[in-house]
Amino acid sequence: MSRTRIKFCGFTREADIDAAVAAGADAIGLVFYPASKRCLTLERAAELRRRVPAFVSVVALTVNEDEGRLREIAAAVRPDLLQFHGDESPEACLRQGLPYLRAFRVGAPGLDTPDALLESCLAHELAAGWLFDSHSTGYGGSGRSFDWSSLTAVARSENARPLVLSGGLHVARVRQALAEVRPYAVDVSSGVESEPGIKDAGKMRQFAEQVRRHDEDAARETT
Ligand SMILES: O=C(O)c1ccccc1N[C@@H]1O[C@H](COP(=O)(O)O)[C@@H](O)[C@H]1O
Repeated sequence: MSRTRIKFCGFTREADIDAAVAAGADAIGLVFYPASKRCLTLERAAELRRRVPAFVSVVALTVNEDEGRLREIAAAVRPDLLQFHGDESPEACLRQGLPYLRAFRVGAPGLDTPDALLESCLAHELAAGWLFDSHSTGYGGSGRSFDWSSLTAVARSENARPLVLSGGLHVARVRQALAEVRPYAVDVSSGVESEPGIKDAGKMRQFAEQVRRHDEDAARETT
């Protein structure tokens, strides 16, 4: 059975990491974007990182950071993956020598037609995954969704990297999103929170249950 991977993003508390892992998270996202209410200092991020057990990935999310700051984050936190959520070039994403997710804000200028979106994605052929978020003021974590049909051409590309769906996902919607898009992974922040940076253990558990139900439905379809 193919398993949809789950990334929960924007942690600020150890107890929430424990709850995410218990719910079945594959990845824990730590935010380093100063304008975000979920932004961590290096010291706090290093503490939270230590809480993450083996075989669960740590993802460091940044927005248009300079090279020096990226080096500091990599050294302090030792993330398994970087998540570039700004306007970074493929060269800038590769410079740290770490596997990375490239986020695309669907509908943003230059990403507002299926062809333009696909072209931008293909420039990141070396990314470990292509992540799709909505276009909103600020760079992300807005809780807003987008028209998933915009991803049809990207998903069909023979050169597509693993597709990570994000943007306004929550318990009541995630199964429909999975049925329509069939991504490799989902990423959610606002939809499993009680307030920015404060995760809700029940919402994370229910979200993961919905993802597993989708996986079971998909497995039944193929037998
Ligand atoms: O989480 C943040 O604060 C954040 C800040 C800046 C860029 C991205 C951010 N989070 C990412 O945004 C998407 C969508 O989140 P949501 O579920 O709609 O709240 C997701 O990929 C987060 O990793």
